[in-house]
Amino acid sequence: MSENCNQTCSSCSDDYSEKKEQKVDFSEKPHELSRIKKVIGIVSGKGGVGKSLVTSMLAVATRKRGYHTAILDADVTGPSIPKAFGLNEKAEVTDLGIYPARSQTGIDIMSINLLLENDTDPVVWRGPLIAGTVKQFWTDVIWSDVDFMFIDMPPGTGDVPLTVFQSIAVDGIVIVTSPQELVSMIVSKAVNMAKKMNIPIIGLVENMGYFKCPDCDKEYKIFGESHIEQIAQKYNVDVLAKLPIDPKLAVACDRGMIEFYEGDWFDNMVKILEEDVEKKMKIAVASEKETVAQHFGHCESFNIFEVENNSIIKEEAILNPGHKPGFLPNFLKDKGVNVIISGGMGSSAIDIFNEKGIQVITGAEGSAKNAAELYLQGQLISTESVCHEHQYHAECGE
Ligand SMILES: Nc1ncnc2c1ncn2[C@@H]1O[C@H](COP(=O)(O)OP(=O)(O)OP(=O)(O)O)[C@@H](O)[C@H]1O
Repeated sequence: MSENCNQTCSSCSDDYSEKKEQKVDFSEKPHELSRIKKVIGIVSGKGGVGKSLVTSMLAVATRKRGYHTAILDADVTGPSIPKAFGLNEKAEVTDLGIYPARSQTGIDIMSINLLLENDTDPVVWRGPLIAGTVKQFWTDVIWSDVDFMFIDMPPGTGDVPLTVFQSIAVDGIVIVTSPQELVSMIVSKAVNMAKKMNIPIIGLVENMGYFKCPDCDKEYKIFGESHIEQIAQKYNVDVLAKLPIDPKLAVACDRGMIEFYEGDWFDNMVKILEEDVEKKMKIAVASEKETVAQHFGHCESFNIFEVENNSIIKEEAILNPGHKPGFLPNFLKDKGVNVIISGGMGSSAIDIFNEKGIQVITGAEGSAKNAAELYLQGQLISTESVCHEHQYHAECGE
């Protein structure tokens, strides 16, 4: 070592064996208001194998287990997530940051299509601009209280997915393949990329492996025999799910109804993902004698349900402290509430809850506890009902 050594190896021209390998940290911090517990990247060797479909279905399957889930659509040149969820409104851009759009069952979604004026405009950008956009989806979007974020990665194992993996702290990847691909080569590339980036591989999903005849139940291997098990063995990874070709799936995507498609292929996989995510939340129901109140600000009390691992472990009723402008959303936020359920609610209260990252479900009725349980089962869909009645407008809207 030179006697003039100042330990700055990167700018030193001397060639010493002790010279330290420089590790450059490209990782970006999420927005300061974001809270994200687990990030899963969905990758594929090439486009069109069903990566976006698998991303969507994973978000839906985890949402059905009561988690707050999100999708970051990093497939900037071929964004198909908003269409699969039937999202028409744009993401809200504020001085604080960008708020993702929310699907009908409460999945937060960010995609380039939610920012473009016309979602049929082609995105003909080069790699660095694409990677920069994805980074902004991580750094500038406010992802509130997300248990699972699924990233629909750009297809392939090239420069763009690599930059995305360097910038975003991904906890694991899922590799999607279909039998007609050069599966072994593609899986080996994805495995090598994950190893280089030091990201655990959660496993493989085989899509379009077979078609089941609806008349005779016989299975046809449209794209030839599957070799997924041998490949999984070779690379020492698990096969997490095998999806058939199902025309109903394609129709559900085309009609924006993917979150209402019934399929259980991902149930086991969700259990694997759940293992180290501690799931605690609080649901508040605006109520009138244990029944969902129809006017949020005017309700008698809030039934607060504390949830752990999708089960209610504690409940209490708090009297409504009164309705001053903007007071109740702050009051419930201070109580640690993540979800508010009501019959109706004024638009300004909805906006404040949304800004605070609290999910609003309106249009509920019947027993307050039943509403909370339906929410946990993923069966309580918000009607987005807004109070306009003159009598209650002030109370519900403030
Ligand atoms: N198992 C399936 N059964 C029926 N249709 C499917 C299935 N998987 C995918 N599809 C359909 O195939 C098309 C391509 O799927 P998808 O967009 O998920 O692929 P992708 O790998 O994300 O493609 P890209 O990388 O180009 O975005 C979609 O129209 C989707 O609805």
